[in-house]
Amino acid sequence: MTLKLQMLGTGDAFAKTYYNNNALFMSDTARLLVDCGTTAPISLHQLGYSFQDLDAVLITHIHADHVGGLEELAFQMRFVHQRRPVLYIAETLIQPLWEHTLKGGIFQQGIIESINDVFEVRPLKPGKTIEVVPGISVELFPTRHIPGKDSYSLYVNEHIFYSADMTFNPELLNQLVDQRGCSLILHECQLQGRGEVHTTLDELKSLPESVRRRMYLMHYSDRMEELRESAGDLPFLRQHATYTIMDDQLIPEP
Ligand SMILES: O=c1ccn([C@@H]2O[C@@H]3COP(=O)(O)O[C@H]3[C@H]2O)c(=O)[nH]1
Ligand SMILES: [Zn+2]
Ligand SMILES: [Zn+2]
Repeated sequence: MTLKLQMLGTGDAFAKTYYNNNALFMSDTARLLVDCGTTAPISLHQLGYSFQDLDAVLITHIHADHVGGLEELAFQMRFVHQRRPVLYIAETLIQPLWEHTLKGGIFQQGIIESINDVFEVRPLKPGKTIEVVPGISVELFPTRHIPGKDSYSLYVNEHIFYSADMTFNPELLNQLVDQRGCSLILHECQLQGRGEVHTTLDELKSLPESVRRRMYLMHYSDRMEELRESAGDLPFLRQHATYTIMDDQLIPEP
């Protein structure tokens, strides 16, 4: 089984050169979208995908760069493609996603009154590995981002750590590499300033070489090109490139 990755975007919340940090994981037979931000619809369109090409969507946390495209996804799937998309989400996020983000736009009395009217919701719990689509399994890890707001990073196919937006957690990264056989780390990265709600480049550079050499950077600012030398040997994921995932390496398609 081959696993591929194509980032719909690799930008931070305010990036304009780069779209929202949303990831398409592709097995031989299925596509999983991780996060569906405001720019996901235009990015999918530019890549030649329709919403109905997705087998499931998984949400890490509730910020617009991660959920802002869900209203269009819900409406297109209902009114154009006539089916409910599968939505994987931590059980603690279901009610806030509907009540605080989606209901204002999607609610229609007597027609769409609950999140279940537009999505086939599949709740996730941390600590349990689930095959979410054929060939792609996910385990949730609660990771700190904004005080009082839940956010969940992912462990994909029992060897890829995919960070949600999160503050620096070296213990988790070291533990995954040393004890869980983690071979690849796709990590959000704040290139400048203090990492109050994100992980800074300097923090990631402080990790041991055994962890650093498995790491690729994502969720970065529009200043990436001018700041890329400061990342040293840490590579940046490129939006829209398709990578084949080979154990601890990403092989870009020509
Ligand atoms: O306490 C806070 C809350 C938010 N923010 C900014 O708002 C953005 C929301 O999306 P994000 O999580 O990708 O990134 C966040 C930051 O850029 C912040 O700097 N400090
Ligand atoms: Zn974000
Ligand atoms: Zn966030």
